[in-house]
Amino acid sequence: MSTDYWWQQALPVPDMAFAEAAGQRQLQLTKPPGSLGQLEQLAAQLAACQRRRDPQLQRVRICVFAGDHGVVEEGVSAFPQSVTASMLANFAAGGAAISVLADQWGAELRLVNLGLVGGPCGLPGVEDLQLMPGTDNFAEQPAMPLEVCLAALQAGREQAQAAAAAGCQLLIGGEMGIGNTSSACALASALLQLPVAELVGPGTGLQGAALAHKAAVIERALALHGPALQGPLDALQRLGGLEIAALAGAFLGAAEQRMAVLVDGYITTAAALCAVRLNPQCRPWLLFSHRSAEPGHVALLQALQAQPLLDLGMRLGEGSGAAVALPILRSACALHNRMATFAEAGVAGPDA
Ligand SMILES: Cc1cc2ncn([C@H]3O[C@H](COP(=O)(O)O)[C@@H](O)[C@H]3O)c2cc1C
Ligand SMILES: O=C(O)c1cccnc1
Repeated sequence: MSTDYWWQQALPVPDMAFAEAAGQRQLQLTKPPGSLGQLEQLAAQLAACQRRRDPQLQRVRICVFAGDHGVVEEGVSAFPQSVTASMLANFAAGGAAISVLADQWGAELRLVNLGLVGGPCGLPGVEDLQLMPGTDNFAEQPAMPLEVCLAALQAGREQAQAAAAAGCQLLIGGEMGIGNTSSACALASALLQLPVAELVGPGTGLQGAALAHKAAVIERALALHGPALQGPLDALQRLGGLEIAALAGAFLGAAEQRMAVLVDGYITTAAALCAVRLNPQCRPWLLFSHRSAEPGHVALLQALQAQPLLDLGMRLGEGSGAAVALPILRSACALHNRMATFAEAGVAGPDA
């Protein structure tokens, strides 16, 4: 018996007539045609998503989803599990990279606890959903029950709905969860059918034998779940994280709300792949900010045919790479909307 899930409905399509018109306008602006490079296509893509001639990015919301990972008991991270909860407090207090960047660029920061081992965080400014006390160890059993996976997807969707209702023009998804590069790697390996060895990376800083151990744990998990991995929902439930499922739900929810998304690094791109596999129609709503130094990110970006804007060697997560790329998108919009045309400025256009 098949169940209908909310993300299986037809999703809106960006209005390409606006992209076409934006391309025409770019040809009239006082610059050689094409000289703003990718900024021209970015403005056109945002115009198509927003269905307006002058795409706007004044209101940008960054939703950071946090969750603990049971697989941490296998020794797959260079940092202790307690860092998930204490970083969430740091986000709320304003001291984390994403807090600084959100403040710097005037983006709204929303923090959501999907499930910490220590229970609800009780912090002001954090939505304390606490769906379960962190995932179970996916090297031993499914990461989460199906109902919890569905609740996490729905929680992400509701964040996108709230952002759209508030008039936000762009959604950035971030994550915090010690151990989540292992989950991202397992998802990438399962969904792309690529060997773990090609995708696994240091995360917070594992090297040498510790990194080889991390790869072995992920391989053991894939061998355990292999026969049951029939599709992206199985993969999310068995190998994913609470925050990764919420991100996938947020990306699908953003498409549902006609809101563009700026995807961050390795973990959020793994979530984006899950979202695209759950409904490929969400793909046109996704923009990609940067290439993470985590080695497996390249394969994920290739699979999504994504061309990230930046390559700064960043490997932090939290939404930080997307926040750093935000001013590029804003520059694209400002130039598109405010430059003079050849006619307006009395500048001679290109020779016919
Ligand atoms: C202090 C600190 C702040 C972070 N902010 C994001 N991450 C990043 O590192 C974690 C994933 O790496 P792994 O799989 O190796 O645990 C995630 O929480 C991710 O967001 C952080 C990690 C640390 C230690
Ligand atoms: O690229 C990322 O998102 C990333 C990489 C390493 C650790 N945490 C996040």
